[in-house]
Amino acid sequence: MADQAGTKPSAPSFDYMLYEGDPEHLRTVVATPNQPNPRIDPSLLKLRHRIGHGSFGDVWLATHHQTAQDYDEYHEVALKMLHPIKEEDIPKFLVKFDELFLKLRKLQGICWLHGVSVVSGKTSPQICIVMKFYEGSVGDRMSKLKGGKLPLPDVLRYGVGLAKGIHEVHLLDNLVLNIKPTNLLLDEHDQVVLGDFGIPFLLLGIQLPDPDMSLRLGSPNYMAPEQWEPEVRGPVSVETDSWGFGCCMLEMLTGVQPWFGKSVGEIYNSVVLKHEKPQLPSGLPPAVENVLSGCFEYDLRNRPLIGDILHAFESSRDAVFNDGEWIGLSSRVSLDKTLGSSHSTWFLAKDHLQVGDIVRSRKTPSNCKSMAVAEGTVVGLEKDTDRDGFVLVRVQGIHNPLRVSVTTLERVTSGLAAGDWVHLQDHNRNHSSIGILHSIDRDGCVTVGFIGLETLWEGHCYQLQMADPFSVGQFVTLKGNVFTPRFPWLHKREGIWATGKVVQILPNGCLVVQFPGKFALKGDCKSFLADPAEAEHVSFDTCPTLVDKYQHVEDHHWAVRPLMVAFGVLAAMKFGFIVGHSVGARLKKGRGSKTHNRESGRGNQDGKNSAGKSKWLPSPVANMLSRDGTAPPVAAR
Ligand SMILES: Nc1ncnc2c1ncn2[C@@H]1O[C@H](COP(=O)(O)OP(=O)(O)OP(=O)(O)O)[C@@H](O)[C@H]1O
Repeated sequence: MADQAGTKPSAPSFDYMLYEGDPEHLRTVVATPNQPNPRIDPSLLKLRHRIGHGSFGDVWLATHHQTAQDYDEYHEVALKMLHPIKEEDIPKFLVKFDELFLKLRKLQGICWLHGVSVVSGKTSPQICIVMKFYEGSVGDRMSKLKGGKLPLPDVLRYGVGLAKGIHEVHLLDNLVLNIKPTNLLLDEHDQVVLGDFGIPFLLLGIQLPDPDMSLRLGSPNYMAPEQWEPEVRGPVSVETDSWGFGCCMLEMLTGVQPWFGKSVGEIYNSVVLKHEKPQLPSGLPPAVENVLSGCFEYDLRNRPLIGDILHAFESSRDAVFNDGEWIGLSSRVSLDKTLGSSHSTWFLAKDHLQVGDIVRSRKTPSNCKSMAVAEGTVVGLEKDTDRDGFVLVRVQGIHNPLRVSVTTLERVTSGLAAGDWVHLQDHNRNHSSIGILHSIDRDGCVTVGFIGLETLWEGHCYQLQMADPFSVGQFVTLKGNVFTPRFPWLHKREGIWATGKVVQILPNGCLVVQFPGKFALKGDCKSFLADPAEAEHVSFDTCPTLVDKYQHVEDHHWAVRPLMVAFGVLAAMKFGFIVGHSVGARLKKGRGSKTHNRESGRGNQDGKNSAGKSKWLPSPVANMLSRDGTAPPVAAR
């Protein structure tokens, strides 16, 4: 679309002025003859009209003027003008962009990038990403169709293209985080290219002007649970894009945007707090249905990787269709959570065992006490160690190797396995010191999720130690030496932290806690968060005194205390009644044998045994009464 003309462009006539500050960063990038310079002089850009307005900025149709030796070129470009960020943050963004620029230009599935520019906006300088102008997007195509949904073969074809594009971005250690039909641009061959190569990811760590935007990184309808508050509920990782992919496919299949008609707050409630998932349509090829339902797993570790998605879409794309409808057998596929544990098959498929690996039985609620394989070495692979494979494990003390399903084993490297709780000695104060190990390579390189970090921490296993694990159902409180906790927490009484029950553990180790010991109105079951580094486990064994043990009973249910009070009052009343009655009877006894006989005849009904002792009273008190015939002072009262 390059226009060639011999004339110089006229002065820009749009809302935005050229950035005259000529900041340091614009001068630091010098293009070498073979390497194109990512920076575009803003005077070479001319805005024509605005195409659209998105969460991260506006997209303009613009002209990019390039001067060659003997002629000038005018390229029609799309210019994404990001919302203003602080001037001092602009170089940070540009450095990240520069690192990616040349690599992104080599990718097939990403829109062609011309470069980046900084223009003077109305209030402050604004970053503009200059890219090739495409004629339309998948979103545009959908909006022109009746019902807004695409035929299944097209969805599968676009799905393959999108998965390839995301995969390419992931290979550059970048995340897209903003996958939606309007960002899937279509080239002249009707192939999908990603219009957003990961702008939210480049903005990570940069303070955004709108405080709401800093909490979430993406477009609300397409955002995974961890994307809303990555420092608290994160980390964002490659599987975060699997959720966005799932949302996008769902919209193409149904013509309806996920969570359509809901406000941002309502989407947050549904996705983050209530763990709701968008509904999948029926009649999909089984592999596609299986992979898409996996995309909506709450815990990102249980979601498929983009490679798994690509595999499912590619295999189904070539399947048999009749008028665009899948004609395979029943497509109901259950996303099996194996072993009754919280791990999906996608989780288990992320590690492949090899001969020589040290393994142990995977921890599940049912086998944490007696494990089949405490520790052993893989000595043989029975077949492909994919999901249903078996391996031969040599365990010390057992003569023959055991034949064990790979799904029940976890690989141990330097004493650590994915999912372990770990403690980082030298940690940045901004993040917790205790987190959850997400992966460990055979060479000891690890990734860990910590509260306070938006992405996975990367390091080496020698920096980590095993930490005491927390589990769902445990009771926890804050440590006594914590005065200003990371998250708000309830007090039991002045200076004493309340005890709550862990109802969920987030992938970064953040504990989601409820307080069954505190009365809450129906539907008002509020959850609190706790940093595992500030929390400690509470159980009857850890309660030192009898009073503490009783108080821990109260932590189990708010009704315990009123019941105990009611029971105490009733017991005291009964006690008073019996004692009073007994004293009265003894006084009457002295008045005559006739009366005495009548009274003693009713004795058993009043809770006394034949010896005249109260069944309700502890024997020393009853003995006291029977010996001297008077009630002790407390009973008399
Ligand atoms: N390179 C491009 N060529 C042609 N159209 C584009 C290009 N990039 C974006 N668009 C279109 O511009 C419109 C606005 O895009 P923009 O990305 O700002 O909005 P969005 O996708 O709704 O939100 P977000 O800012 O979250 O990406 C969309 O319809 C999109 O398809």
